[in-house]
Amino acid sequence: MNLTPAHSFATRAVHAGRDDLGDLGVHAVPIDLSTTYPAVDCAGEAARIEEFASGAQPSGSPIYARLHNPTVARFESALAELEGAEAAVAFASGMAAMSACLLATAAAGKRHVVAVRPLYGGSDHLLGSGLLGTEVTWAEPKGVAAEIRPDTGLVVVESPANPTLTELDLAALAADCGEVPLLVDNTFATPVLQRPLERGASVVLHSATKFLGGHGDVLGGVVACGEDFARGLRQVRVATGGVLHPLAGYLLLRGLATLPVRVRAAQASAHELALRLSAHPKVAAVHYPGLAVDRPGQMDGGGALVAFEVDGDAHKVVAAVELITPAVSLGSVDTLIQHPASLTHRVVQASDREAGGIGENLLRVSVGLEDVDDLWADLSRALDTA
Ligand code: MET
Repeated sequence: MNLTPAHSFATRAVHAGRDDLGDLGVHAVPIDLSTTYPAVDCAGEAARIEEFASGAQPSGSPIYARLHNPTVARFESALAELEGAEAAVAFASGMAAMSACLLATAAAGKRHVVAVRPLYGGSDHLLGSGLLGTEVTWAEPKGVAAEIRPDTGLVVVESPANPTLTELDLAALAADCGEVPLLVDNTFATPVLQRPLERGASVVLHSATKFLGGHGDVLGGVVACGEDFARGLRQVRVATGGVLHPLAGYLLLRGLATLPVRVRAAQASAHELALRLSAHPKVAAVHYPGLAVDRPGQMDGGGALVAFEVDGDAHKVVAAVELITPAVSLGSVDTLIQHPASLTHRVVQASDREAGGIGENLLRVSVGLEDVDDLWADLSRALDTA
């Protein structure tokens, strides 16, 4: 069945990446676990291996699993469809995806990156450490344009931001970036709630480990972008080998089918929990985009994460939950709680954490699919005992 733009998002989420299954005579997506493929026509393969190395996607045999995998390619085409992108390139993790974006940009001669905090702690660390040979200038959202230089290759933002859930006006940022590509980490919103390319961004990054997979059992990353940028990413992927495993590709494609249902159900519970937290005496502040009065407004709802500041010892709240799982990560079917200053943002310098609103009292909850009253019973009891 061929999808058209007339099909709704939910329909495309179910059917994307599967248009040839009827012709193949199968119902579930085949998983190709081959690491190598027969290469009888050596001269022909020599030309094709050069194409793969340049970041192209020649048809025919993948030759070797580091160059191409058909199961992963299905996930890539489905995610590109949902983000409204020309292409998508998948990686072994979200950080491998971020690394490829930086390496591809630097390889094109642009080593300077402008970035807006907060970002996920791992992204902050990768940029701040200069580990990949890039140089970062941290900017306020309204100060991005002033920091762009001739050697700036990328502007990096995350909205809603990890872990404070700060929302950014992506259209205004994209305008300020001019010719420089704006990369938006869309992990928290997912294409269900926000499609940054429609707002003028050029590159969308996901930790696919989170909502796209949705069940806490698959690690991956993916970048949706134009074909030119995708070529650079594939070139890096072929050279460095940070490929997504085909079984992960299968699970991520399966996850996309239920993404709209999962995200909207979790969002409804997150909104309710944010309201109840706001009225709890042990809660000093709630950070939830759906409760903010003055929002840039591109996300459809408040999302499935809630951050809040405890009036007391945040560590004791984490230790007291029973139904909710104390763990990093997000976007799973079960609800997770974690202390960003200790875990997800530990690799950010303490002074930068504090300046970014990632204090000792801040907790982040990723709301899952449990009954909201059961979640509130657990969370409010943990707050009461802390
Ligand atoms: C090692 S910390 C990692 C995980 C994930 N990116 C999160 O924000 O929870």
